[in-house]
Amino acid sequence: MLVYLTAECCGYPISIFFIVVNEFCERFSYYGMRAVLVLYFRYFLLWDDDLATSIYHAFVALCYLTPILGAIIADSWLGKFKTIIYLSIVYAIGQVTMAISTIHDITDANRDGTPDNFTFHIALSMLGLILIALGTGGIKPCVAAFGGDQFQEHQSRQLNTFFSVFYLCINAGSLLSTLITPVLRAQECGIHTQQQCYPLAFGVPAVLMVISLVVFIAGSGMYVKTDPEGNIMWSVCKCIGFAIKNRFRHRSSSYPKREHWMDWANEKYDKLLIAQIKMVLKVLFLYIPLPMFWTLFDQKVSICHFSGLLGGLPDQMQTVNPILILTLVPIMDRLIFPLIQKCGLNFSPLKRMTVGMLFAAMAFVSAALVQIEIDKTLPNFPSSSESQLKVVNTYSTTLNVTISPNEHLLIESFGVQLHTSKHTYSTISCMFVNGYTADLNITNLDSIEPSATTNYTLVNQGKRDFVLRHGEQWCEFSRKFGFGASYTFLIPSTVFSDDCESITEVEDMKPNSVHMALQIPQYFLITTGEVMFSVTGLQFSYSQAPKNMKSVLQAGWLCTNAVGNIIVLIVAELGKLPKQWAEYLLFASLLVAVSIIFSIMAYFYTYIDPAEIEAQVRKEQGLEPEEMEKETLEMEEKDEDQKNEQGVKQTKI
Ligand SMILES: NCCC(=O)N[C@@H](Cc1c[nH]cn1)C(=O)O
Repeated sequence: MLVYLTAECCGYPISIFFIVVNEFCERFSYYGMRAVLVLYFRYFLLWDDDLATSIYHAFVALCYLTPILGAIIADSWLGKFKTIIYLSIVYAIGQVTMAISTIHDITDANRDGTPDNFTFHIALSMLGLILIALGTGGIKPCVAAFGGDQFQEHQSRQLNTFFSVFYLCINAGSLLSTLITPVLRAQECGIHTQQQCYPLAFGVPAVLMVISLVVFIAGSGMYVKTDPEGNIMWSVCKCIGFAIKNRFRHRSSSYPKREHWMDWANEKYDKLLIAQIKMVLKVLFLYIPLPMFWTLFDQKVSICHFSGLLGGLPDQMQTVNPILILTLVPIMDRLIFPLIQKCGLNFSPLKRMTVGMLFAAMAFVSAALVQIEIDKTLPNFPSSSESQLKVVNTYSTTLNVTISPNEHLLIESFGVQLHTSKHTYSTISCMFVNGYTADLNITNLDSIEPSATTNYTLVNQGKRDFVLRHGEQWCEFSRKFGFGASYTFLIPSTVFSDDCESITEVEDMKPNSVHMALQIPQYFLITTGEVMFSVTGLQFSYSQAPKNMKSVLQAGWLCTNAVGNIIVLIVAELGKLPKQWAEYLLFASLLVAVSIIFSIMAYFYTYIDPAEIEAQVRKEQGLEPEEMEKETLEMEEKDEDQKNEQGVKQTKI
């Protein structure tokens, strides 16, 4: 039995410091680049909105697919350490390529501020993005698993904390970069002409990626490095293939049943390999309902969307999630989970994940309740069998209008009756009705003819100034606007004689009266759910994987998120319910359904200690030498001692 020691600090291996910093820099680099990517497509490459968002989504989807590749390279060929180094180099080259593609001066021969050769910039940036997708996805499962590898058997508590800190770093990196890179872009820079500074916005992520690589290499001497045991994924595929074939050959009932279908590979394959495959398959089976969870979870975007109306800007809302994560992760890890444990409850990983799902469901219920409150403040919109009419009276006295034989409207002078325009809740709109005898010019609006109206125009919240102009005559007026409101301004013929005093304001839709604070519970609920689910999922995927397939199972975990996100992209436009609150309740019930299915599957899952099972299988094999002869293929050249050594080969500091 070999015992290895690693440099430690406070019970933690020092090497994980480098891994955690590496993850922070890498996430900063990735999310920072992503934050300005659509802006770059729209305003630098001058693509239209559709193309820009399509390419953006294609890039994100590609980033979700590459982890499998990275995991196979790591577990079957190069090992995690080398895979991380090589793919980080690819990643850094990609970021630098991307940054170079944003320098307009390279092809701006006529110095007009726009590139002359768009093909050059597009080709360079697409190459950059492909390299980035390969790098970011490829190293992702390896970094988490490599971090886990630094811990020893007895450090399982520290291992769990590591994954919490790891998740913390992901969110700290994404928070800082999504705040910083758009600001960098807004700067002006350039050699010949000053333009928005894309090279800086993409250059800083590129520098961070280089730092990430340097930090990772700096820790080289301290890491526990495990080499891959040959081409494990190929062996796994062959072994599964053989088991299926063999099972099929012996399908007649005269053959005795075997406990597990993988046992049909017993004739030809190593018992250890079969045991390891069983572990992985059990976990992957458990993951089947999870993409559905991620799909629903991702709908939180729409919860955030309508929150814009309650005082914050939608842009800033993006940062609420990482900020809450930064506070909730330590609270969970240090306070809530230890407290639950103190109470003698066994809050096992799969239970935590199920409860996390239920928290997400509660967030949607809370969103539905808030939405119902908001709906109360909105006027009734006509149903499909009704229509609405708006009549503006610019005559000097009250008028009686008959619509159908028995429907009458009384409209005061400069009064308005009804309106039909339905607008998004997070905006304020207004329109002008020109009761003046000639054309009018209003700031930021087209000129309006007499007795005409402008369209509803979006304005910003707060106090706004308008200037009315006709030839030499003008007057100025200002109004305060509240979120969610809609106004009509009636301009009388006397408008210039009394300096805009006589403009009548009609409130078509009340500003939002639902309090901002009502948003807070749902943010807390959804983020609590995310922390419980995501962090525990990371830990679980690591702890339940056999030593030689840790990256692969991490990739499997990331895959659940990937599939969920790809489903979101596909069904984005489908299944819109007429009532927003009904949609939230639908999501909540689907989440509850998924959590019930998951909890049933989890009930039948037995937690394992992969190292223990591996040791046990090896022991059994040692006792039954005749079994050994059957291992003809994969491990034939290695004797038992060598295998043990391979399994725990660690660098001593
Ligand atoms: N909180 C959102 C930022 C974040 O955690 N991203 C993770 C992936 C993820 C998305 N949803 C939950 N987990 C990452 O980048 O690895």
